[in-house]
Amino acid sequence: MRRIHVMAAVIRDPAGRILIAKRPDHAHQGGLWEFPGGKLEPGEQRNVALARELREELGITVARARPLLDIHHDYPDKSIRLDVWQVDEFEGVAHGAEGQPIRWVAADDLDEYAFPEANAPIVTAARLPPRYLITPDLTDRNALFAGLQAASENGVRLVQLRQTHLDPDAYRKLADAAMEHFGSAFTWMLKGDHPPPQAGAGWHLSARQLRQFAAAGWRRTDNIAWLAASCHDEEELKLADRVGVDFVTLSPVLPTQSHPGSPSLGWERATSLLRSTNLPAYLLGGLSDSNLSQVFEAGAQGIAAIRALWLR
Ligand SMILES: Nc1nc2c([nH]c(=O)n2[C@@H]2O[C@H](COP(=O)(O)OP(=O)(O)OP(=O)(O)O)[C@@H](O)[C@H]2O)c(=O)[nH]1
Ligand SMILES: [Mg+2]
Repeated sequence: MRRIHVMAAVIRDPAGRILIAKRPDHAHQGGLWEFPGGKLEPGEQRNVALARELREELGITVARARPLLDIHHDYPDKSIRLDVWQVDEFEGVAHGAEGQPIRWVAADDLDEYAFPEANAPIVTAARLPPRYLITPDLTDRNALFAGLQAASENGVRLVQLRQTHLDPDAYRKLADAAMEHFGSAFTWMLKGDHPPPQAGAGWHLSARQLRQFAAAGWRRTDNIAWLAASCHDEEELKLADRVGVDFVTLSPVLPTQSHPGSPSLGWERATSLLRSTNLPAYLLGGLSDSNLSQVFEAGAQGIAAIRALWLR
């Protein structure tokens, strides 16, 4: 089956709400909510097609947009590439120019709406920020909290509390204290052999855990707020999908100070691995904010980093 290239937009208003529209009952996947967009025409540039569709369907003019997520999905009757872009600025007032109902929805409320099957990772990507901070090992709690404070002021919203020097009990106490101290400033991803006991916390699996859990036939359960896994190759990306993670890190893209001398993927391999998965993925390894536009172009959610996102 020929794969149809579809442009779709996660459009944000200044309050951070996202625009969804209802597909007509008679259309493919009719009656479900969608992210506005439509098919790329032959020879058309992706950004041009996106702008055209949003002008036709909503009467708005795109002012700033960038790739968010690239999905390849096979419906029984149709194969699509859903090329999802985030629109951060636009001109005009959005309205259902084709008579379709539209709604502005808080990102965290998107899961209350019924979308086509291909859209599940888009709802996740829309809720995730472009930067994922992994904490350096620090024995001094004040230094750790000061660094987290600085990261928060710098706009970091997603944090993996990685403190490899702590035993499970000390780690749990530190996580409790950090979550209490920073409240909802961060979404927390915690490490460990079991789902975190802290309400609302996510769980970040190592590649070794991912392989073990997948081999045991384990699948994520609803009581885990966010599930992520560290991946390094195509096989691990497949296992991550199989256990039901929300997102992954893919590493190492470039050589890093924390793993000197170990082989890195390079941009080309990283880009082709990203193409093989529908999961939102943070590229990790030697990357900083200055790489963000290249990272989006490669099809990733953003960057994960220790050093580059730690300001002290
Ligand atoms: N626009 C859009 N299409 C989606 C989404 N999710 C999803 O599976 N699709 C599928 O992608 C394909 C593109 O749909 P479309 O109907 O918007 O294309 P279009 O605007 O060019 O419409 P037309 O050909 O009817 O004029 C459809 O098969 C649709 O089911 C989504 O969130 N937004
Ligand atoms: Mg459309």
